[in-house]
Amino acid sequence: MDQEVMDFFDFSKELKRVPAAPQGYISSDPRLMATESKSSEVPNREMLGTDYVTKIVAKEKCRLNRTLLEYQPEGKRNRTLDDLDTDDEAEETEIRRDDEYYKKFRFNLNRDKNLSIYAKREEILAAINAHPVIIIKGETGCGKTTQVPQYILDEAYKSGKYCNIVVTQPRRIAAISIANRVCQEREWQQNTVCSFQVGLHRPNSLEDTRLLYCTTGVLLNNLINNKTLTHYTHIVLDEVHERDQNMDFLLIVVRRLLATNSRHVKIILMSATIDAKELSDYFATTNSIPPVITTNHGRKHSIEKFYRDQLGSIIWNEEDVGDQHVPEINKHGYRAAVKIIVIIDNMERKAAIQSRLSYDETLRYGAVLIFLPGIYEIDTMAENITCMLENDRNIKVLIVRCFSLMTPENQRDVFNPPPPGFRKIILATNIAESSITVPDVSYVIDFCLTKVKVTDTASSFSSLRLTWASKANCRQRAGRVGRLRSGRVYRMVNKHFYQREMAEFGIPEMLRLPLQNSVLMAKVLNMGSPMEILALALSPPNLSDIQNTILLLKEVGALYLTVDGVYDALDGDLTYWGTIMARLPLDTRQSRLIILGYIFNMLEEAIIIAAGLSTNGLFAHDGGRTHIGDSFWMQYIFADGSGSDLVAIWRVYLTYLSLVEIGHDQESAIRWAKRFHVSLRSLKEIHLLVQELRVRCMHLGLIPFSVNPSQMMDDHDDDREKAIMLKVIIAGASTQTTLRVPKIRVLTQIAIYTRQYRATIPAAPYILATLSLPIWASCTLGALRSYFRRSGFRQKTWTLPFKMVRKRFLSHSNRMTGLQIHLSLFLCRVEFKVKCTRQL
Ligand SMILES: Nc1ncnc2c1ncn2[C@@H]1O[C@H](COP(=O)(O)OP(=O)(O)OP(=O)(O)O)[C@@H](O)[C@H]1O
Repeated sequence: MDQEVMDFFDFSKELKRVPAAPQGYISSDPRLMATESKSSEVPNREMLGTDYVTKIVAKEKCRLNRTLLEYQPEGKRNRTLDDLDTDDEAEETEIRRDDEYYKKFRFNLNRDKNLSIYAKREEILAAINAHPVIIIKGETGCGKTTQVPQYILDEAYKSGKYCNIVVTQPRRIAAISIANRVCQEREWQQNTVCSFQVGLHRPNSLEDTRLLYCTTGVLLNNLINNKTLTHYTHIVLDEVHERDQNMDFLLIVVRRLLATNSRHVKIILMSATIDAKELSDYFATTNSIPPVITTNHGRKHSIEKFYRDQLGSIIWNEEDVGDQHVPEINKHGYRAAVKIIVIIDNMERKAAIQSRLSYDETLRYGAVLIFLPGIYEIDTMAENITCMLENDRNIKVLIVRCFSLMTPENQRDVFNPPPPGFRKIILATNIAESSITVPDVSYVIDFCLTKVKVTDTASSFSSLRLTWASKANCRQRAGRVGRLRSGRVYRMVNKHFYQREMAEFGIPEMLRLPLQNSVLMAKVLNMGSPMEILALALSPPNLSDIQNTILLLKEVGALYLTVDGVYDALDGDLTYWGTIMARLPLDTRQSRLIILGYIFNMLEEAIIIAAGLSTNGLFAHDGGRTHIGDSFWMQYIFADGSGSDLVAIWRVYLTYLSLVEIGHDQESAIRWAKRFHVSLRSLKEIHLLVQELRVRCMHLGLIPFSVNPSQMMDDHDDDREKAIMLKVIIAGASTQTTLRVPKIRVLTQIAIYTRQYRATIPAAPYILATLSLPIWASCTLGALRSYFRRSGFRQKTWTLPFKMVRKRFLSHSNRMTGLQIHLSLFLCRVEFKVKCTRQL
């Protein structure tokens, strides 16, 4: 049997088919298929809302009530039968002393009394002592992140008690810079008492660490793997308003573990912009309502805010403004930002003369932080600044970029002072929005935009979309000034628009993105079915979304169809693939492509394609100037006869890489991109993601070959290599493939009509359907139908047997395991290849 399996994956050997009766999986031979379902109607899936939540939440509250009822702030409890599942470690933390440790390091107890949080120090410590969960809502810069953990640590030091605090930050740059700041303030050597851990960068040892700053994802992984909070005495969730899926899932895990084996761990939730009541209700029990401590005493340093309509005609002409409701930055917007920099500079020169300071001295604290939605906008802003100020001999600027896909080392450049005589201009995405203090920043220019991940309901692929930021985002951005001195904030929208039209808070990610990663995390957590876990979220998703996600995860092989051998529509056991998918920051189908890439020794190619699929609009349409057909034609050329848009992504990226390696300047890169209608912005994003994925794969034990781009291209000129690559693509990203088979050429036209090259996605299921092969991707049919509708295609052109296809999938899927799906899926590919080779 083993040898048969090996032969199956050996492409040099002929695949022998042994006709046999189907044994629970889909055979690729239509004659051997199990009988079709009798029902003539395709079952419609009901739209299910959040009714399922009530019962589960009530049960959880009971559990939390029962656990925390016996909670006593100090001293010991009487043990009851319920304590049998309590982790012994939890009991130990109460009495554990750490006297020897405290002798090793210097503990200076003088905290900064000027920070407004200091006035609340005693109240905070008392509340932590008395309650399992507390909430701190304090204005930006009041000292929450740097001071509160120190207050806790100092208190433990005074009593000699063991203390181990973890503080989460939504982003790496914040975790690193705050840990460094605390070390500097306390004169501790880095990575001793205080340390940080972000993504793939972690200190060698955390033995001496009692205050750890880490990203939300790091703590979440840690808790999911250990299934207890008791490694820590205090868990501080900072910037809890940032409702990405990691944060919402972390809240679920923390509450769940608090109610089971970790009742003595203290939870502290902090932010400047939270709905404190919502959080307080979330953690409330009959006995204890988490207290909310607010520190709104007025700022020590003022922040002046200006809006577009207050900036005057020197900066904005009425006719330049464009449609104010469209979230975009037009060329006048970029220019206006440069004009503001010039005005700031003139203003500071005058102030320097009046205060008899030198201009250079004012520059030391005159950095400008500009918030932009993405890398492309950052580059365009940089070009505008360079271009407009190049002939201005008075202003010299140092441009520093800061976005998430940069390495943490490069991100730290934002904290370096500029050379004498230069004004630092930081161009940042929202990664610089919360938590960080850049000491020399006195001005913020905020375009009030952000990029959010959204899902295309037709193709169910996620991409980033430009949209207005929420007011909470903008308040955080404004909070980057006024920390060490007064500051100014320029919002590039009209005041009325800001106040009346912009949303107070962003929509939590759990309600707008596919739940694949959350469901996978729930499976790894292994404390109930995904439905039971996700019902406990602050904003629970619809049951239909959970159900669809589980179906998709089964389809891609992340979950088995069964739980302990019994079929369950709302659950499935985790497969090995699922555990890998849970650890890659990608859509599960792209993760699958990477796994298959590894199996077939094409990891590098798979990584590039997966990164390309995660980025929107590689084959760019520059606002209508490019004829849509030209762009499509280029894509077709890059596909190099394969007919696959994913091969096109891969080849474009390699060409771009070879240009970068040759050392082409920006100008010629732009010319090249224009000529071939590709987006440089997307290529840059792909490039950074590729690097990140390589590192992650390496950590997962998936090691790519290191080859240079031209070598890779040469390798794939070999027809056999090409065919293998295509098969991996088809099997990996199944629904994302276009193949030039005569019957589906019409799909190519759809791609042009709908202006989306990914509109060609659903080709694979159609091919299989027309070849009378089984279909596994039932959920793509809706997407296909929707494309037909949107493209206005005349129905009579199509004879697509939707019902047959769907029925076939439904009638077989219940009886298949994940592995069987994959094997049958692969068999489809083999047969399919035989039929289509001539066209490839
Ligand atoms: N790197 C630094 N250099 C100089 N001062 C700093 C630095 N980091 C923090 N501070 C000072 O400490 C204060 C408190 O910073 P902290 O990050 O604790 O505030 P916060 O309340 O958490 O703010 P936010 O809500 O924006 O996260 C800042 O206002 C600033 O005065």
